[in-house]
Amino acid sequence: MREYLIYRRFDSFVHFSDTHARARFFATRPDPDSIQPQFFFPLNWTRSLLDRGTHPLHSPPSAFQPPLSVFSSKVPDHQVAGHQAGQGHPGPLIDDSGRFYKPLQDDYRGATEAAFYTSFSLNTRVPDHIRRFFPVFYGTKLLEASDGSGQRPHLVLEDVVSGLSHPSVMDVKIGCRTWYPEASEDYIQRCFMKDRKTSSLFLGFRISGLQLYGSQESGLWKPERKLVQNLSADDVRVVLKKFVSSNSPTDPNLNPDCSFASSVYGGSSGILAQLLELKSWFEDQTIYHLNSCSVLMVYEKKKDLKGESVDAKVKLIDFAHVTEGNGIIDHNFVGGLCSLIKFISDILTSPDECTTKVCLQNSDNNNEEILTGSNECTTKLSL
Ligand SMILES: O=P(O)(O)O[C@@H]1[C@@H](OP(=O)(O)O)[C@H](OP(=O)(O)O)[C@H](O)[C@H](OP(=O)(O)O)[C@H]1OP(=O)(O)O
Ligand SMILES: Nc1ncnc2c1ncn2[C@@H]1O[C@H](COP(=O)(O)OP(=O)(O)O)[C@@H](O)[C@H]1O
Repeated sequence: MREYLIYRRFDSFVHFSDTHARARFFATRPDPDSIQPQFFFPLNWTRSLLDRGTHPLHSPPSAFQPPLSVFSSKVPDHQVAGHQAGQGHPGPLIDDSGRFYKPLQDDYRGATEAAFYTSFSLNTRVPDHIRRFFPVFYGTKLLEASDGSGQRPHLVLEDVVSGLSHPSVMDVKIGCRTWYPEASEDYIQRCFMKDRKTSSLFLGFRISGLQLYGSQESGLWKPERKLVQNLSADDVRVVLKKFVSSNSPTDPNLNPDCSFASSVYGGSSGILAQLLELKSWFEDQTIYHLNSCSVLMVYEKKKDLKGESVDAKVKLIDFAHVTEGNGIIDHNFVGGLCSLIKFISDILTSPDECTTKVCLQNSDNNNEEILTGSNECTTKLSL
């Protein structure tokens, strides 16, 4: 009988036999058709073991090989950051039932993220009011990769954008430091350069990517990612305002009017309230350190235009670099979260504050656009 670690609760390892692991797994997730229980982890959740270079997900025990089944999926058009299909990487997929399939990377990153979701979904120390800020995890599944490179394990997650016809989405990478402590010198250098070049080092967060719905005529606006990531602190403020404005994000003569700020950022269930709730848990929790993880902010502007609730959501995503907290508060994450909170609460309290012009490119047509914040300030940035 084989033994597998399916999670480690940071104070003890928990082992299950094959039978018990399956039973336990299915008991917690009631969708056996889409779950492939083959990827429970041998005893290697900790990074030192993961770093040995073996990938447990690519050598599952034969008894666990999943059946091939007909599966209808597509590449999401709401993805705003991260690895995308067609750039030498397989990208995520979605289906019609509201699931998001994230391909597991070959190295420790795939193993770390799968181990994190497994640990987190079973960890009774995480309160439900915090759990709701994470996508629901449905296990892993072998799927044809979106880049045609063959079958590959994917995390099966809740698609947090599902059901929205014109979603506005922003991915904000949290932390002034985006590497994990045990990373190689090369990796740390690469992250440090990115943190310094972007707003991460200065603000404790950076915008990794976004799309926003303008209007019926202009449709969705998705600026070039690399340019969004290199914005200064002032530019970040403009983009956070544009995210909740009714006027066209691409018209250089319009100031962001922040007319959706109160319904999206404000209110008892708005984005600010959700971020504050997260902050109060992260000020205490010492189980996980969420290195390089993102806050995904999502809402449907069209609903507000129709007078319906916008249903603004905050979700944490991207756990490829999570490490154990070992009784220490995740100050890097808390600091970044506080900074984002400050920006958003400033927009709510003084939406008219002076802002700069931001010059960005639309990722679709590469046309340069000047995004004006305020007519009084005329700093034009050439990116
Ligand atoms: O390869 P790239 O240029 O897409 O860079 C990835 C970054 O995408 P970006 O281009 O900055 O939007 C990506 O950043 P986002 O998640 O998009 O913010 C990660 O930093 C990724 O590294 P890792 O998988 O977390 O170790 C980065 O991947 P690697 O540099 O590790 O391949
Ligand atoms: N559960 C999810 N539901 C909807 N969209 C998601 C989800 N997870 C990630 N995304 C989208 O995919 C992008 C990249 O995700 P991420 O986990 O950061 O990937 P990577 O590890 O490649 O950086 C995010 O910016 C977001 O647009």
